[in-house]
Amino acid sequence: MERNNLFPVFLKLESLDTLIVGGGNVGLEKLTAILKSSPSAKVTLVGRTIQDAIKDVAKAHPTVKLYERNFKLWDLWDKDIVLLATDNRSLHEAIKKLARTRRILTNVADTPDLCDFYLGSVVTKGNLKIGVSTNGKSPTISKRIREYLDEAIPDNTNELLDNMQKIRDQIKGDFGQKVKVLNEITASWLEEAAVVK
Ligand SMILES: C[C@@]1(CC(=O)O)c2cc3[nH]c(cc4nc(cc5[nH]c(cc(n2)[C@H]1CCC(=O)O)[C@@](C)(CC(=O)O)[C@@H]5CCC(=O)O)C(CC(=O)O)=C4CCC(=O)O)c(CCC(=O)O)c3CC(=O)O
Ligand SMILES: NC(=O)C1=CN([C@@H]2O[C@H](COP(=O)(O)OP(=O)(O)OC[C@H]3O[C@@H](n4cnc5c(N)ncnc54)[C@H](O)[C@@H]3O)[C@@H](O)[C@H]2O)C=CC1
Repeated sequence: MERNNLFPVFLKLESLDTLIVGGGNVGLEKLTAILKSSPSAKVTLVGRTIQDAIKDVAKAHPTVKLYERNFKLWDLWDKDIVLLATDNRSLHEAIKKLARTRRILTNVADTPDLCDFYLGSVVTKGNLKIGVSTNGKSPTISKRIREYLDEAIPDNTNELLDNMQKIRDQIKGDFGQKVKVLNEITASWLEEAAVVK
């Protein structure tokens, strides 16, 4: 069977610098996806033209900076992550090459072959976050799996996490003992969650 070899990570976008190039529909989609998970993400968006909807989003998020002009080489200089969302494929190819030489991770809209990483569908219940990827096979199925998990996971899951954190902080003993206790008290969690549902 084919498998998904992507390595998932959860980025702290408040302390990284993200660049989006393109101020149209796709630029808005990428910006919205980022802010939904990370409302204080530091994002710079550069677009020759920038949609009003993007300007409205920026007004509500002080960490988002907009520059209504063409992309310039130096836009890359202080960035960690780049998302390309213009309607110009050759521009995307050129920026991707430049970003690569600077080791900046890049997502290129509509061009999985040029992407260093993909966005995923995201389920959030308080501190719990689940990222979904189909390896680019079907974003629509990612969305459906998000909807399914969103329904299936109880809304009070964050209380469980809070309780576990308290217990985790209180348990004394060596690391091995701590792991044993935490495993024991959560052993029946799956069955209980199924009953509650
Ligand atoms: C590879 C990837 C790269 C990346 O964008 O990072 C990619 C690529 C492409 N998307 C396309 C189309 C659509 N994308 C969506 C939706 C989402 N796309 C997202 C991620 C990804 N999309 C990455 C792989 C994710 C994975 O591994 O599963 C989600 C999960 C996250 C997000 O974008 O925030 C978000 C759902 C969020 C949610 O609701 O949970 C819908 C459905 C809809 O909008 O309802 C459609 C239309 C229906 C369809 O095509 O399925 C096209 C064709 C464009 C064309 O036809 O021209 C390409 C290019 C290609 O495949 O060649
Ligand atoms: N809108 C959608 O949902 C979908 C879009 N696509 C494709 O994705 C691409 C982008 O789509 P949209 O965002 O809808 O297009 P759009 O035309 O709304 O936006 C393109 C943006 O790129 C900017 N731009 C162009 N050259 C630039 C440069 N040199 N520097 C800075 N900004 C520059 C434009 O000013 C504009 O803000 C297109 O190729 C489209 O065919 C594909 C599938 C769905």
